[in-house]
Amino acid sequence: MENASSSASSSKKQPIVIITIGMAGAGKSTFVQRINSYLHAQDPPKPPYVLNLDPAVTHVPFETNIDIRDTVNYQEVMKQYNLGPNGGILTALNLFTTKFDQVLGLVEKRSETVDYVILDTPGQIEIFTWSASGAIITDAVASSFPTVIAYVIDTPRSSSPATFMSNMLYACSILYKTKLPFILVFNKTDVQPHNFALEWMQDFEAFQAALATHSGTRDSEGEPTYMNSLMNSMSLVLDEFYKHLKAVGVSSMTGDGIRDFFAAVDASREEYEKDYLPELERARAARDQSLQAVKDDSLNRLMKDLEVDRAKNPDAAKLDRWDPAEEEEDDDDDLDVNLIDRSDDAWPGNYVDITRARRNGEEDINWPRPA
Ligand SMILES: Nc1nc2c(ncn2[C@@H]2O[C@H](COP(=O)(O)OP(=O)(O)OP(=O)(O)O)[C@@H](O)[C@H]2O)c(=O)[nH]1
Repeated sequence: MENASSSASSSKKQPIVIITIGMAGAGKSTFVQRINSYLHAQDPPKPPYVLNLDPAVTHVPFETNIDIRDTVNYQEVMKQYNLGPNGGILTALNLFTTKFDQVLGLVEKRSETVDYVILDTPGQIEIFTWSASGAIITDAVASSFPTVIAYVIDTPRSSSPATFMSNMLYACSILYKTKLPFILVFNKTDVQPHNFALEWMQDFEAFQAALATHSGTRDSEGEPTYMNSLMNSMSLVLDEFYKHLKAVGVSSMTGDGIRDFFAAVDASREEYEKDYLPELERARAARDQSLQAVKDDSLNRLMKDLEVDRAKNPDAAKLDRWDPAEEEEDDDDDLDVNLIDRSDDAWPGNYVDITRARRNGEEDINWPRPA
């Protein structure tokens, strides 16, 4: 991933990567389909590069360039490792992550021609947000390209203060974990406009007033319940968090608000370059420095040990020579996990908005046991 990672700081044209995350049913896939078709409908069209990272999805309502299901058969993984659905999804994602440097290579090749790269993540949000693979993929992408998180929220289901609060706390945890530019996407505004959410975010007294009038927030003696007090305090904490976010309301069904979403994405590119990139470069330089120090130290110790060894066994030292012929041997022990870039299938510009059936062609793959 070295090549790709060093490119984030270079001045050549780079697409911005949109990582879509959201609770199951929030409308991620419909949202990705909508932003995909919005970009196709631009004049001139701006087809994005689309990656599906959900191995268990039965169909995706958009054409993908790279689909994890082409690489890993999640049902086969479940069978071979005797796993349940969540373990199967996680293991499939782990296997795919081992090849993610190749994915980045493919995206890099498209840098000049593509403006947006879209990642659709597994429906079980925690599989991506709290797994090592999710973190590796996010870090690898973010250190290679300007990246933004689009956190898709089911607005009608967040209209009670308690569900709104828990959704915001989850968003907060992802923001602090990734530290990436973050857009709250209030989806399904055709069913419920998101004004209440904006009001609650801008004015915590409005949130507290809503909380006070909501049923179940007072006990039998009319005193605020523990949950009520907790949410009251949390709303003050979250006030700081809201300052770091952009919030847009969209309807993935009607297309309403998608233009605002892209305005927020474009603004996030600046934020990435101003805030995230310098921090990333600082962290990278510090890591390289400490790695180099460790390497130098180990090398010094090794050389000292060798000198002592050679002094003790001069005959053995004569045999201990590097043989360049050994270099010729193929030491490629990579897993047999192949990526398919579907960019040349019905692409570019030939956008087909269809529901694709699941592919099941990899039944014979013999998956190695994960470490
Ligand atoms: N009314 C309305 N319904 C929507 C909208 N976006 C998505 N939906 C519906 O919400 C449901 C869930 O949408 P999906 O796109 O499958 O949600 P998802 O987050 O990808 O779901 P998972 O695959 O479980 O992760 C579907 O029935 C969609 O038709 C919207 O903007 N308005």
